[in-house]
Amino acid sequence: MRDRGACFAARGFGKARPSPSGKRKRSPDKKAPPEDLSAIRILASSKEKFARRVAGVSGEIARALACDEVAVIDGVLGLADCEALRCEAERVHASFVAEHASLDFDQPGIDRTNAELLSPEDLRRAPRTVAMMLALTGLSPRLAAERGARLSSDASANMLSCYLRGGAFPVHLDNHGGDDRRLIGLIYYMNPGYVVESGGRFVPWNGDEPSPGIEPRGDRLIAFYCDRQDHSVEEFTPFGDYYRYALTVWLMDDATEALRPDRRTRSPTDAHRRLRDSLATTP
Ligand SMILES: O=C(O)CCC(=O)C(=O)O
Ligand SMILES: [Fe+2]
Repeated sequence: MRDRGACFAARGFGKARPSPSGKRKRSPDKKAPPEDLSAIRILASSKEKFARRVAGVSGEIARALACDEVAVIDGVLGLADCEALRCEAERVHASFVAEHASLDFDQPGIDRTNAELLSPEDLRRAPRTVAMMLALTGLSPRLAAERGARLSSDASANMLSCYLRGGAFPVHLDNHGGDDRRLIGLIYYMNPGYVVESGGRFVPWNGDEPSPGIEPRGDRLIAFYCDRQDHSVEEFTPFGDYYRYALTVWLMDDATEALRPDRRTRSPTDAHRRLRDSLATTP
């Protein structure tokens, strides 16, 4: 099994504490940049690099979307960057677990996924993830041409998800209708150690028929019209605690009205629960 400790050990975050004497103590890492500055540096350099790589595959995405197919692109950033993104996702997940100590993460069930929308604070704990989110959002102008729509450059519709043992997502359409402006879903998978036995494939549906599933392999990007393409996630069975991580960015129609505040929820978890409850009450 992979050694996850390396990811956590590489974190290096934390505030300097004053010495008990009140005097400023010389510490060996005195020259280390403040954490915000180092996060900004990582963000800036990663953003440029990721934007170049993502732009390089935009034609391939556009061609698949033009045929109303799910685009599947491998080797988007390279293994090293995919691994670094995974480390960040594991850190975000670890703090999510710590903040939700009352949740029982070992109980199997339909809602065994948790997800976080990235917020400005995540710049500090996940600068590469923010960079990738911005790089994917940067596809808006290129993909808007294909869709015949104006897409927003608003980067607020994003999600970092983690599927644990038994995690799954029944068939659904991401766009809920009403004032939901999401048109294109982009999902970048951060699972370089993925094994096929784990399942957890993304399954596009054609009417009532499932199409072959797409494995959530590391450094794979998929794209689809999220207001038209029904899809599900089949049950995930991790190898050890090698969970399934994905970064989702939704490109939205460029409407001028503000987003509803209640859009910023931990949506898949809530959606699963609602769906499960409604299934349970259906005779
Ligand atoms: O992670 C995936 O492969 C898809 C998840 C999904 O369908 C969703 O969050 O809406
Ligand atoms: Fe979805």
